[in-house]
Amino acid sequence: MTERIVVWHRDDLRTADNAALAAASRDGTPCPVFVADPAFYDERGLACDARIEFLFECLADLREQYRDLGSDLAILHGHSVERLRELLTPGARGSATDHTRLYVNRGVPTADGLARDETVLGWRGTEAFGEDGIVREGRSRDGWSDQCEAYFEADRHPTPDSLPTNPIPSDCTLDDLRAEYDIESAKERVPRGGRTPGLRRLDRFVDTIHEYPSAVSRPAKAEQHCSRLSAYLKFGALSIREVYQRVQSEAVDGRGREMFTSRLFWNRHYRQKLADWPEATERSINPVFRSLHRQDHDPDLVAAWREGRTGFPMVDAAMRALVETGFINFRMRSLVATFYSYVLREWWKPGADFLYSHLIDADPGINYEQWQAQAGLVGVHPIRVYNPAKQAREYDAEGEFVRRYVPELAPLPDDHLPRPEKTPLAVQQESGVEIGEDYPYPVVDYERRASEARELMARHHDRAQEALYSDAELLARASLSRRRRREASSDDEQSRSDQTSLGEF
Ligand SMILES: Cc1cc2nc3c(=O)[nH]c(=O)nc-3n(C[C@H](O)[C@H](O)[C@H](O)COP(=O)(O)OP(=O)(O)OC[C@H]3O[C@@H](n4cnc5c(N)ncnc54)[C@H](O)[C@@H]3O)c2cc1C
Repeated sequence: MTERIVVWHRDDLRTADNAALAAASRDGTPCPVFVADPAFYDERGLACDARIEFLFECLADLREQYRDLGSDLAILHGHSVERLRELLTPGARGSATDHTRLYVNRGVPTADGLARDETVLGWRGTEAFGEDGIVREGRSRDGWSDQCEAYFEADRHPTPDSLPTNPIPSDCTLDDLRAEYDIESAKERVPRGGRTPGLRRLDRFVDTIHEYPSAVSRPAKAEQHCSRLSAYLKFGALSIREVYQRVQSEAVDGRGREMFTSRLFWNRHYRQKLADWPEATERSINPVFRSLHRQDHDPDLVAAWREGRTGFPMVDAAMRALVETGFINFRMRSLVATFYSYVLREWWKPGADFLYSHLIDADPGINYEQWQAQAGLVGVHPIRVYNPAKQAREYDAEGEFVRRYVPELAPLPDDHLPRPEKTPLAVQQESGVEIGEDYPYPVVDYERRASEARELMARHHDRAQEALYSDAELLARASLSRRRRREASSDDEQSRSDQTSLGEF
């Protein structure tokens, strides 16, 4: 009998292009497991019910993938380290004495996850696979983009044709977990999780990629015409390499393909940053900004931001869309992050946590590193305080997004949607919208606060640079794994300015 190898799935919820599974089926009998660890479901996980439901759908789909191959996915409940130790300990509860090895794809854990992984990876018999475009060896990141590109271009891992049965039984069902943690998604229009819906979405996107450049920045269009693959990539229902290869080989050559490909590199870039410094979810990258606005907390302003009643329609629409659907596009994420940090003058961390908790695609590397970049906490990015009225005029000129999520403003003429507080009384009466009654006046003076924020950040600039350039490790943490320029499209506004300038204000 061949050796039984536990394959521990985490955020690699697929049988295709899966390094750990491919190796286990080469070396022995793969015994796939997923451990539902309470840390993900309680407050530590910062996961909304809709994201948990998306995960469950991915698990149900993965189970079907295994059943089609003749095996099954065992779902276990409990602390990951304990449950895995039991499986590998002869005679322990639930173990079959002949599980001697464990194969796992490394992923990019947060600091907490890293402690867990270090325990498991330290066991004799654990083998970890890190083939995902993330560089884990050495400290230099020179040539990073070439290594990432080599991963994207390399052959995918083979999917096994068939598998023996899995001797490890599940000890809970997804319904048990729903009941145990009281999971009830309240969000609307959340895409269905799993590889099958992910592949359908990829098929559709490949056919419509020409529409991507005009949709990516427009929040109302992005919901439909961006790829919306982020959550599938986050949970690994699709491998980023298969997405890259499908798009390179099947999508029409042009600006849409170039822009999209850049973003797949950005995905790796931000995950790389977290792999290099897992503390980035907790602390500002540049120590000069560690306490910025920590004492300035105003609970009323934060409540207005969270609930979408700041009096800035584009911010409010974005926050309500986030809470209602678990998705907003890149530009709206940047808008709400810079508004929170620069304009409301709040300490970044609770804001980034709030975004993280509501996003279906919440990825610790991308979310926290992006927030830090947007809020100027790294010390290398230009300061960009997104102007909500300008965003509305340029990216929602007909008010589709604002009217969808802030319906109390719907009757106002388009011209007044960016700054409803300036609507003449006669127009308010005619449209039946009373500002101050039906919709709030702005909670702060944007122009004054934006200009004060720029002054504040300018005052910190020299110290921030000094901190970076006097500490090689810090500089490495803040520096950017740039992609070669030839890849960037000349009119892709985000690629053009490379990663040092993510977004216009
Ligand atoms: C403050 C902030 C927080 C963010 N948090 C997350 C997060 O938790 N998870 C997440 O996946 N993305 C995050 N992003 C990046 C980006 O907004 C989303 O990836 C994108 O909106 C997802 O939609 P899509 O799949 O249709 O993307 P598309 O535009 O179709 O892009 C394709 C893929 O490229 C990657 N990508 C796109 N834009 C970026 C970017 N700016 N940085 C890194 N990767 C990118 C994603 O994997 C995405 O699925 C964040 C951005 C900001 C400013």
